Amino acid sequence: MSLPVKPLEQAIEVETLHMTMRFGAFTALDDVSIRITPGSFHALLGENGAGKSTLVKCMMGFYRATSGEMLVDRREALVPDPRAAHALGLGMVYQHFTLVPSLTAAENLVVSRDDAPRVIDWRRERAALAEFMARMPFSVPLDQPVRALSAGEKQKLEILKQLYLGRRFLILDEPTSVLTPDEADEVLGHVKALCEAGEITVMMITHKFREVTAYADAVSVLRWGKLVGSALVSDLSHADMARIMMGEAELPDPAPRTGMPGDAVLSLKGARASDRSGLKQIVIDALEVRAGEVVGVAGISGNGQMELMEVLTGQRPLGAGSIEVKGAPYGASREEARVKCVRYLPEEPLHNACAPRMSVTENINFRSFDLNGSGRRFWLSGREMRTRAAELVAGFKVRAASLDAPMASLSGGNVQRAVLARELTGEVDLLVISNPCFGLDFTAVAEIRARIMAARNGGAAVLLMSEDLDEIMELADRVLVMSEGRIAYEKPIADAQIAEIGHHMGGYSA
Ligand SMILES: Nc1ncnc2c1ncn2[C@@H]1O[C@H](COP(=O)(O)OP(=O)(O)OP(=O)(O)O)[C@@H](O)[C@H]1O
Repeated sequence: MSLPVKPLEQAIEVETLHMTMRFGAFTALDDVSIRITPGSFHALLGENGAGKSTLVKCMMGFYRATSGEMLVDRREALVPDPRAAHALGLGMVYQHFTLVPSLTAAENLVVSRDDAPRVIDWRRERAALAEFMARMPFSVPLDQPVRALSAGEKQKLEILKQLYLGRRFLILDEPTSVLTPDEADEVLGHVKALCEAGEITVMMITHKFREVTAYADAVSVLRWGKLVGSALVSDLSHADMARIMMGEAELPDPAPRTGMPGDAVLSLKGARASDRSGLKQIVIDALEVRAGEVVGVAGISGNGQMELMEVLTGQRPLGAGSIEVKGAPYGASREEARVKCVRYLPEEPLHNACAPRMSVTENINFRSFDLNGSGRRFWLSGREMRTRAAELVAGFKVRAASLDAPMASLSGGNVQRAVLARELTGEVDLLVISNPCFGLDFTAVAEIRARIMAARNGGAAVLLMSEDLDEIMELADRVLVMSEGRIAYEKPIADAQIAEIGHHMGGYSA
């Protein structure tokens, strides 16, 4: 039986009781009981694969929990599907946007309603929207196509959409991943104010301790599918949170930067390519990455980084100009990448660097299943592939139900680890990587950054595209900013200022 939706301005309480989710013999969620009181801002922490997404998918009716139940305002709530969760007032906001880019904000709101009429009376809807917006503590431009909004405005619109749909318990799944720090603070500040006003209750999945301390009241921590701690945020330091998440495990020390850059490994000259819309050009007059050097490319996503990555991986043709690797023209075929020891980690690795339905073993062996060490072709046996996969899975701490599990069943962070295990193993002369730590927990971030630094110290040339300025400041020898398809700024890291980089990222180079 579904409960009636609460009227506006009333946050709801949600509680899970002994929630357990098994996938075959694997227990992803083990007897988890968490109460999120009305109007509170609850953070959910846990390492990659700890079970955070599984928990919220059970709460939202995407999965049917193997056992356990959920209470909404202390009454048993059945959620056989997401519609039932919505009817109870539960909604979800993701790290990636779910809005239709070509529609305006107003159109997005109206069409998202289950009861949206086939013929919309825009005069009536507009009046109702104006009344709704007047009651909201923040607004977004309603009449522009969503594609013209900044990432921060889009995320505010996602939250407004949930409120407009009458949702009073919001699950935020890493909601600030694609926002700048300022945008993240603005969005979370509004969310907190709504909680304090008693309008919504929030559960936020995050890997950022700073956000937990700044915005959440309470925190729950999952490890290996179990709830290992729930506490008030005011009682915990960042070190306490890390300890609860990791148990006894130790963080690796940051790898020191050693050695000086050598000869150019990658060089782009006069490169021109069309962007995804086909309307604008990517223009890179000169870009060089030398052996033993990390060149960081900062920029807000959508400013040509993805196209640059596609040019370097051979997925986007050059209209003019040249790419050279180790002094010879480079066309980025699989064979050339192998011979020249070029490795990639593209954006969204599950779709761009994996076969999602194939197993972890197969995906980890993609590069090497038909080669031996000397480059001659021969086929690795099934057993050799498994042994190799098992070693890499252990070395990079990939958490999967088994080596035979399809890649798509891994948590986001574990897909990232598995692809990095494949790409960072063996001889690497040029590494082209995009947001390598996106969605990774802090232990994995430390490990992966140490591995990137080790590859650099070992003589690899690294082109690091990242939206995380801290990452660039930590790893890069030189920083560039891409803005509107061009390199708008370039400095050795020692002379670079975060504020100045941020300024150029925003496109204010004049
Ligand atoms: N459909 C599925 N089939 C098999 N195993 C699954 C499935 N969904 C999740 N798992 C496994 O359950 C575990 C928990 O995954 P989950 O996505 O909940 O982790 P998470 O805490 O959200 O991690 P991340 O921070 O990386 O997003 C993982 O080991 C994952 O491989």
